[in-house]
Amino acid sequence: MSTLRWLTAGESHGPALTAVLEGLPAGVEISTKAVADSLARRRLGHGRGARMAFERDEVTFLGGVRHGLTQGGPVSIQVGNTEWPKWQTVMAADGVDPEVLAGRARNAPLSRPRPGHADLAGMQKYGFDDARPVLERASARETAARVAVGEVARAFLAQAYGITIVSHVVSLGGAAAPEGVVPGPDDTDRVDADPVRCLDPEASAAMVAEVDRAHENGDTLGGVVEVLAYGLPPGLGSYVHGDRRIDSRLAAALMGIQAIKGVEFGDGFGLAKVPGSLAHDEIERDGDGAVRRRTARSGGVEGGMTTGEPLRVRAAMKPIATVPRALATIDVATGEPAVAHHQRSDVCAVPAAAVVAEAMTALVLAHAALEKFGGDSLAETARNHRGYLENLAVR
Ligand SMILES: Cc1cc2nc3c(=O)[nH]c(=O)nc-3n(C[C@H](O)[C@H](O)[C@H](O)COP(=O)(O)O)c2cc1C
Ligand SMILES: C=C(O[C@@H]1CC(C(=O)O)=C[C@@H](OP(=O)(O)O)[C@H]1O)C(=O)O
Repeated sequence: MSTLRWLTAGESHGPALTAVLEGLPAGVEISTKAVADSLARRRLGHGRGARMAFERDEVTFLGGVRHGLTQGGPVSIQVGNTEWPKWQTVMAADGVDPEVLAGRARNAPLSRPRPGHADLAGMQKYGFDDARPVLERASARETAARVAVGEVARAFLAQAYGITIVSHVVSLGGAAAPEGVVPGPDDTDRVDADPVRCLDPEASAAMVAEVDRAHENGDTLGGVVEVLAYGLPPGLGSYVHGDRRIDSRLAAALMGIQAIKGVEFGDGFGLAKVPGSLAHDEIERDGDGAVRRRTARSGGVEGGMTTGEPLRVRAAMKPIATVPRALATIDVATGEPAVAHHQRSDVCAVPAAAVVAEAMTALVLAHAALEKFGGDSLAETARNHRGYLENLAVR
């Protein structure tokens, strides 16, 4: 069984993030520009903080790609942090003279952990009396590395199997897009052109107003994003074990994004409220004899497998934890009540989280597709996929 695996390393204010993606066939077309463009999409969105305005996400392939094609070996990507020069003493890998460090305001211990961030539990777990080392790795800066390798997985899915992944924002704070407004496979540019990545102009304006209001009030917001994948074959994932189900794998990947608190497939929680006669997607043959569904309630997953219909999965993001109107905490240096530390921060990162959710979906689907179709070259896995679909058509 083929395995696709990936890891990231790096801190928010370190020299760079790196990611390694291993198990991809040879022959996938990918470029520095394609990865840089996907990272630029992640920086978008009304409500992002000051850093996103100047962060450049400098992309360098360190391995696995030659003359625009993957070679079959691990793909290694570096995403540089623009701010490194300001942090190179405080975040140095090697020891620094304590006197030099003492003179750096950036090195002052962060002893007032933010409720809702990793600060307190991270300090307790790893034995720090400073939140700095926790927040450096807990920060969603790390999602830049995931989007980088996610872009390689996305290119693979498109080139090998014609699978397209899109996302959009369905709600932000109290503002929601109308039900049924769903981007098609070619709508990414249209979604990206909107300041909150919402396709409905009225809902978008309401979302922008919510972000502005939260900003004025010294507050932050969350929301719900939706990812769709088009062109999937039936049978990715499996019913045979819980951990092989495509829905459990996608849910874990999406819940693994910082601040995601809920995942829902298709009509999800809504299905719990309706009778079975209104909950499932009846099966029929279309005019060409192809098997299809009358509705899309399942989100394209049944029995832990893709059905061949579009995948539709939502993820709920809690509001940003660095609330300018600082929340109550304790100062761990004194044990006394205090207000949480606050630095520049996003007011809302829901549009960016949608782009990260696309990347995680691409990685999981690429893994599941390679399990199903195998192959060490793009041509080989594409051939296996074609053979499977041809056989299905006969049946
Ligand atoms: C794209 C993105 C950007 C984020 N930006 C911030 C931010 O600027 N400030 C902040 O406090 N949290 C931000 N977060 C959320 C924190 O990373 C998150 O609250 C923290 O990891 C704790 O969430 P958890 O309890 O789900 O792990 C962001 C999350 C994402 C996905
Ligand atoms: C840097 C990114 O997001 C960061 C995520 C983040 C957090 O706590 O998660 C905190 C902020 O970082 P900083 O404290 O450096 O401003 C965000 O800017 C990014 O997405 O590239």
